[in-house]
Amino acid sequence: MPLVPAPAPGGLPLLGHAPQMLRRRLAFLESLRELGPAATIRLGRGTVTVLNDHRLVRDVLSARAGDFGLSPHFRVMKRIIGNGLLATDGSFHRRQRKLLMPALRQSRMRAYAEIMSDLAQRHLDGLRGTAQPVDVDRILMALATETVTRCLFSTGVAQHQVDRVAEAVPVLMEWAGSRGMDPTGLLAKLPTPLNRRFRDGMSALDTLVGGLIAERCAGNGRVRTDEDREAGEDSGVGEDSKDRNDDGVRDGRGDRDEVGDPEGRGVSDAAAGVTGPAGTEGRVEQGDLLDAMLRATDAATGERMPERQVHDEAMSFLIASTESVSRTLTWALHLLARDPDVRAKLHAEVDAVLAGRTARWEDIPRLPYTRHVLSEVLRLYPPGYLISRTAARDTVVRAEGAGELPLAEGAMVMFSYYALQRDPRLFPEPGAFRPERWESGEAACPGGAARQAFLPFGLGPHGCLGEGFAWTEMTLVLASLAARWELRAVGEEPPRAVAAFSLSFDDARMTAVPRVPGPRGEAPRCPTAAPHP
Ligand code: HEM
Repeated sequence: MPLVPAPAPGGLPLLGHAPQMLRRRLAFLESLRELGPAATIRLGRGTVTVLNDHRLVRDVLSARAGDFGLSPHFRVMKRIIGNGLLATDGSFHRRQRKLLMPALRQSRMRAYAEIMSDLAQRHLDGLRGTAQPVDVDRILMALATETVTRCLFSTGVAQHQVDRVAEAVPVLMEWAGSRGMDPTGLLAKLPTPLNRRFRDGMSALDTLVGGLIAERCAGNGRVRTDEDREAGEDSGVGEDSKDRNDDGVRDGRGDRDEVGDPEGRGVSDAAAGVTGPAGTEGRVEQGDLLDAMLRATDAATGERMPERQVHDEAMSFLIASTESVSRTLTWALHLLARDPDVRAKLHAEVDAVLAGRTARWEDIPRLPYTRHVLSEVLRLYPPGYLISRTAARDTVVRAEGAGELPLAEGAMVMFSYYALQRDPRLFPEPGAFRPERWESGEAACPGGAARQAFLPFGLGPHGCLGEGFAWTEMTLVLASLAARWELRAVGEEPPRAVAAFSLSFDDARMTAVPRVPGPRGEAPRCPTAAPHP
């Protein structure tokens, strides 16, 4: 049955629905659900089809993924991550993704988990003595940034370098959030304070990441190609504008979709599992993400990633893994602070398993409720709440029960995981924080419609590559936090959701109260019975 998208009401001449998208984006996206499985909105002169039905979204992301390319919104990302995974498409993207997958496969997760637990312990110790309200998101962002930096570069990275990454990443995210929503592209070119901070942050990060990669390559005897040498020289310059054109794409690198393997052939086994002192080339291996990337070999061609590409992928990981994780955890703390029943259940679980200590890799299977809490947070506040794609050719998006939606080449589609995951037809009391829905009922059933509509990590060829990493990190941090600290809300009202690059909030301040371990290793308890707001 053909599906005719309903035009959204309230568009202004010239601007269309841009004011709604700028001022009350989340409520507006939710309101479009009332218009049926698909609706159209106008943004300036362009029309965008918004998909409100998860079955159509799944079709775009998986079965028909080949008919779509990334949307123009991703162009700003190119300024930051060049040709990194998040900003590429087609056969080049497929090849890169295959090369990168071993770096994040489950068998490597135990080693990353050790780093995660050690850092969680150190950063959460920083909550001691903070009787005054603290910005928990700042603390969790610093933790997430140091975690991915040390998983990427392990021991090779000094604390002052970690600090530099932690300073730069939030600026780049702020810049991408603001400039990504500017349809004219003009804002990025003006001499504004944010653009200046962006340029400085970009330059510092480019130099640091380039330097660490070049150092590692030199240290492990990697034979450098001409392209590597060129990239190494670039990275030392520290002027991001120098090697990128106006679109933010590095000059002289052409259409990367032509490079690589259209069939997406395999990655050699050598790319998997990296540890041990010395490889066949006399290299000293660190067993970190960087080593895995440098070792990844295309089985068909025997080629490895050029150093510049390794740089771009490292930038992709830094950008993709920081705000997403820290914001999910911050939302979790705010939701927990306002729900004594859920908090008590979480405390009971972590007290039984951890008895006040930091969570480790082995504990994860014994923390199912912690995972349900995180699932529910990701349902309510998915960090990547808005995704778009552009039709690369004429196509028909279809799903049983939703209809067939013809789209012409160049048409832009958009969908919001925030709106999809709050659909009352799939999630009863959609605004309520109920981790129990993941224990039994519709959301707990893998084949059920609610589970199918739960897509915080996306799906298909561009689905999140770091999902396992993110679950491991978030479970370890939330359980460790809950075992030792109780975070209390400062104000009466919960934070207001702010639709930035990822789903943010207006005020993340909380106070931290230590939970005191009882005698003889008894489970910790709260020292005071103060009522929670
Ligand atoms: C709560 C945490 C996270 C969430 C909710 C999340 C969500 C997502 C989503 C929705 C996408 C797909 C975007 C699209 O369809 O256009 C994505 C892509 C990606 N994510 Fe994550 N992510 C998280 C954490 C991480 C972490 C920790 C890493 C790395 C260690 C990571 C690495 C990536 C990469 C490399 C991609 C691009 C994949 C591709 O285009 O092939 N993410 N993520």
